[in-house]
Amino acid sequence: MERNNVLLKITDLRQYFPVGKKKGLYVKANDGISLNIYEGETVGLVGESGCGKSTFGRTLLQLYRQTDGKTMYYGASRDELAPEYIEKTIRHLPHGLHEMAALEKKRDEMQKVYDAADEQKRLHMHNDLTAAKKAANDAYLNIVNVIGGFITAKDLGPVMKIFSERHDRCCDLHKAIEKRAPVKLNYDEEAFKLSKLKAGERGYDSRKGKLDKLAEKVAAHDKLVEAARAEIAKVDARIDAMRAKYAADPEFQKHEALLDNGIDLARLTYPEVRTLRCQMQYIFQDPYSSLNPRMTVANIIGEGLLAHKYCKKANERMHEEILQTMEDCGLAPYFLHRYPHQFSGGQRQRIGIARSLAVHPKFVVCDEAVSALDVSIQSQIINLLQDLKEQQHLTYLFITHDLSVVKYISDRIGVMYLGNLVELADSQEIFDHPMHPYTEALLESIPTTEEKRDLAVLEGDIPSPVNPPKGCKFHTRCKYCTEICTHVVPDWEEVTPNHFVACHHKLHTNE
Ligand SMILES: Nc1ncnc2c1ncn2[C@@H]1O[C@H](COP(=O)(O)OP(=O)(O)OP(=O)(O)O)[C@@H](O)[C@H]1O
Repeated sequence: MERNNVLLKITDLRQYFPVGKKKGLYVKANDGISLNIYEGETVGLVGESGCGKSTFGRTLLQLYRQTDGKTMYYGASRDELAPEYIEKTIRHLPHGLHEMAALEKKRDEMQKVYDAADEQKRLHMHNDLTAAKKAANDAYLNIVNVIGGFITAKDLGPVMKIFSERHDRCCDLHKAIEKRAPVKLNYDEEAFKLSKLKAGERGYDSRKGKLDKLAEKVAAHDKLVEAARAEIAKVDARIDAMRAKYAADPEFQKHEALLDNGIDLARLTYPEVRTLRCQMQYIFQDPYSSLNPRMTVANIIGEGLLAHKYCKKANERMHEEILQTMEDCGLAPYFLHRYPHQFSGGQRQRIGIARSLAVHPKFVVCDEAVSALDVSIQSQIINLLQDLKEQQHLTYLFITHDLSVVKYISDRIGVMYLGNLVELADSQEIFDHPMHPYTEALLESIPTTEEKRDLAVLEGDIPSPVNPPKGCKFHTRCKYCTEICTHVVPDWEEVTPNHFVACHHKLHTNE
């Protein structure tokens, strides 16, 4: 498939959970995952239970705040959101640069000691040096993502002034969009009521008059939104003029290339995350426990519509919206007032899907969405998800421990082991040429007969994510393990185009 627009760019994502009260002891549920997710694709994520798949999905959606790494989201406009971290970065620019310089100094000094040290000491220093490099790089990226090449400016005053001005104009745009929303909602509600009347019918003319007035109000707000956009464009033209002065400077260009208009999800405030929440939804594994038993199907689906202000109140319009979503998800209209316990597993999962999709998301994490269901129902739900994806242009992260489930739905498959991605490639490629021994073992464990085989080919238990094995984390269970695997972490390499793997003994590389 063509991969044009990145929707999520995840770099070195880490999610550590503290263990008890002991200091420095963590479950490293995600231990440095990098992955780009493209608009319109389905990425399957597989691995045994406990390897950190759900944590990854939840962290992307900011249900957990990530311990470290970067998650850039490109599905919404940063200018329209006007996040607070932009303002903070600009306002504290001198301080930020000072801090960055201190971190770079520390890194360079450490590097010098490292270069002069013997093998033993280097081994000891390795982790600290990596951490120091990372801290300096993070501080740099946080600034350069926002102001690009202007990080090289001798005089920070004009840079801070113009970028602050730009941010203020973005805040104006954000407010204009927020003010327009309830007016447009009123208009939609009124338009719905009018659509139920025929021309000439009693009340038609007065409703029509009311709708026309609301249309004028919406148009006025549209103008304000456009005016706010135009103000940003004016500041951009001035920034471009400033930029032109540096056009020939290769140093400026180097930093400018890292300017990034994506939204840095981990730096958002909670209300900002909430604003984006409707765009990123989660379908839970267990349709039995993820639905509130005291709510009817109508309440379950309607809840999101009200929370994200798609509807003003539980009225006829909302009722129709819910019915439409139910129809899209293969639920009969007479289910509307029933409770979750009155449904089968497959139907409950359809309700879960309807709840998530009612708010028109862009990105959906399907976490073991079919694992609890019978095989025949599984394929129905997978087909439904596939159809909905095509109709609504969705992007999925499809999490499962069962490779055979993701084969048909995924464009690409990522294989996870103990908090890391160990292999990533196009779906067919993973099945035809698995390069990681763990992927090979997962493939061999797919049942070929009616009788389900367990992961018998994988010897031993999964090691503890609190104290994972050194070197390649898989080496304790790998039949190809040699000396190097026990102490050197394998690099994440692109072995053939779009086929990434981290292993010292890659399989099928000569075919
Ligand atoms: N909130 C949490 N607090 C502490 N530890 C957690 C938390 N969530 C997950 N973990 C731990 O992180 C590791 C990864 O768990 P996660 O649920 O992400 O794995 P998974 O691959 O999705 O497995 P499963 O398919 O069983 O859900 C596990 O060791 C788990 O015990």
